[in-house]
Amino acid sequence: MTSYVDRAGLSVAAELAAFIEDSALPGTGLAVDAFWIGAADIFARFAPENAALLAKRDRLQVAIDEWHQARVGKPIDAEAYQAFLREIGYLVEEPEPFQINSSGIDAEIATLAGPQLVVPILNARFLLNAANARWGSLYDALYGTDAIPGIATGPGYDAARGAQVIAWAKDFLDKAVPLADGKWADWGGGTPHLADPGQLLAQDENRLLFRHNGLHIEVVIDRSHPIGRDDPAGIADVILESALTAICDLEDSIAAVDAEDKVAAYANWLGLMRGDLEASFAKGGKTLSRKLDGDRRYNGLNGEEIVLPGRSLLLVRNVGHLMTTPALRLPDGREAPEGSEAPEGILDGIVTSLCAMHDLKGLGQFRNSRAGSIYIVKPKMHGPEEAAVTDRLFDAIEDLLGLSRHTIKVGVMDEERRTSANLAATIHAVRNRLMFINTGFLDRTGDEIHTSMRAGPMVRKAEMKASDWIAAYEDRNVQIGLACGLSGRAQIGKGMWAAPDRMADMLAQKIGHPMSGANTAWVPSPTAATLHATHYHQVDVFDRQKTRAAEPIAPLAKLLTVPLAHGHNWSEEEVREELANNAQGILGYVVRWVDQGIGCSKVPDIHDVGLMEDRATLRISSQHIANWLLHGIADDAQVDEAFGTMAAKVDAQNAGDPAYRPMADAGADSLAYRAARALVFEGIEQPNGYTEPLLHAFRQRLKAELVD
Ligand SMILES: CC(=O)SCCNC(=O)CCNC(=O)[C@H](O)C(C)(C)COP(=O)(O)OP(=O)(O)OC[C@H]1O[C@@H](n2cnc3c(N)ncnc32)[C@H](O)[C@@H]1OP(=O)(O)O
Ligand SMILES: O=CC(=O)O
Ligand SMILES: [Mg+2]
Repeated sequence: MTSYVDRAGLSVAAELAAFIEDSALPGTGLAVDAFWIGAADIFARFAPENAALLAKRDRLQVAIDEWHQARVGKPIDAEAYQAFLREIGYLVEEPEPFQINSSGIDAEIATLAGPQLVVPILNARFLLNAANARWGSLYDALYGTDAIPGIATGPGYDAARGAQVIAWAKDFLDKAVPLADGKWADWGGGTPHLADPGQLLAQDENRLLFRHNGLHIEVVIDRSHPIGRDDPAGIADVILESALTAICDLEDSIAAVDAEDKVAAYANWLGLMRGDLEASFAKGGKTLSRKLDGDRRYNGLNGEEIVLPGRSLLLVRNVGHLMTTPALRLPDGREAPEGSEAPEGILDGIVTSLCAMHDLKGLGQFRNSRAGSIYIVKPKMHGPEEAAVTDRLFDAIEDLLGLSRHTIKVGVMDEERRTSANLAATIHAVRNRLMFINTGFLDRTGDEIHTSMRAGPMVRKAEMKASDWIAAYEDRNVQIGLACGLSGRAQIGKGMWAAPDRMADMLAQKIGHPMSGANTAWVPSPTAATLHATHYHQVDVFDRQKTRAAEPIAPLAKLLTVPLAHGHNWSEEEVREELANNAQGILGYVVRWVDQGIGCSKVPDIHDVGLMEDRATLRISSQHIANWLLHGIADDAQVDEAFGTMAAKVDAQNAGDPAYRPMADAGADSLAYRAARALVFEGIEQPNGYTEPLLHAFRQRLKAELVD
């Protein structure tokens, strides 16, 4: 049972109060009492506003449901549909042309182009790895993945694989930092004569440092190293500047359902902001420990020392407006009875900003933001009104913490349909603090299904990516972002590569992101970051942005096209396969979430491809089955059969995990299995198709049972 303490009328979980008072506030110059009085004032002002935003989402959804229900079976009249969306306030007026006005944004976001890594904040081992993923070994990334054909065979170093890797990496150098004459493969050492001598920034007997498209490349020379020994120039590795930025995620990749979880998450963020986070873990029979890497220092050719950041610039993703948390309960209010849980997004905003003050004040060993900003990624906002509330909330947090206006920057996830459809107005609402827009296409796909749930059956999940709406969504995000002046000031970002083991496919496909004019795109791991970094050497993003800025903006009508499966006649086998694939993903993810509190997992699909699953991918799979159930493509029995068969399969996949609780024979005794079913069978009633209300409820029950 959580015990609560009173702070300025708020009931604060004792462990949260202790964290704030003993760890987060000391050093910031803020007094405990003043902090709680200010925080209570923020909750009093913003909790009702937050509730009103959610009520509006529900009203709009009811209206949209009724509109479609009144026209079941008829083609959607695009003009009438758009007029209706305007009438109900789903579509709002476009602002007059404008340019964003954010300032004090670090170069990694404003003027450089490179990968963005996302990492679950509750996993300190991964978190530190992500922060250190600013630099990554290209040799390692190529050797240990399918990036180039073949695989390494062991034990020990596979020289044939190594030769492939070295050839690939030197070919990469030929393109990124070409020699004036000849190829890197033939280079025998000394000072390289580059086609562009200005690319060489530093050289000593162990390292060469180059810069290309703003990104650094370090060539490691070590003739005593097993690889360098056999290399004509002694090259032992090629280190790429990789994850320029990393998002520490409090949202869809974690399971944080109570004060204990929230405090663990906040403590990890504070540890990063103070630079003293450490993790110990067992790997390969040894206990390893990990901490943050220092900066990298080189003796520049011009005689000056070059100091390059050793760590990714860290951003933090708060939760959105939907969820509440039992970590803090509110006093009696007009909309909410006494003891109501506080809106979690407000708590995240206050606490993550407070923790970041340790960085702003230079209290730790490292600097995160050299420009003196706090970077909060705000997910799942629905349109300009919701963004405007976030903007005012951040004003209020700045006032509480004594920060100058717009110290807190916001990254807007363009991942709900109402945001995409009103993107310019949404950007306008946060124009003074915007640091990115990003196409979170996974949530966006879930919202696409849920919003038009009643319009008819949707295309199969794999076909979504080829739909008109998604092409318009990706195009408009870049085009509108450029029209609003983001180039050189803020990021235009693209979505996650959700197949962490498919690096060859990623190398082939994800170059499309910089080509589209996006100056960053999400990757799931440090290895993927290093490989994706090579794309930013192949494409000059800022040049691409100039081209794309001249394009007309893709039409709103195309964005609003609903991905209905017109004239579908799927065979029984196709329906079975679709259900099985979705059910496998749902169960494989939910069982670890509910039973073990793991919020992001690699789960095999029915073709045995390991896919990154998080709450957004769960939203798609659960809403997709719910849609097919609603429209009679499948019935309850077929869905239950898919769940039953797949539970056995997921049990087998997890047989090696001692903490795993099998589902197939447990049936209703497995809370995870029940959660998975509920996500589908109660999917239509879930607000905007979100998965967190049910996930939280089931995880809380499981935690309560563990205590009993
Ligand atoms: C729609 C959205 O919102 S997307 C955003 C949310 N998604 C994410 O944040 C994805 C983050 N990625 C992950 O959590 C993981 O990569 C997973 C779950 C997909 C796969 O995890 P695993 O199966 O454990 O990965 P795998 O075994 O291949 O690799 C583990 C190693 O890679 C590292 N690693 C993997 N992912 C990350 C990451 N995101 N950040 C830092 N390090 C990572 C681990 O530290 C570990 O190395 P170590 O042993 O030296 O510590
Ligand atoms: O948050 C990212 C997404 O795709 O959803
Ligand atoms: Mg998302």
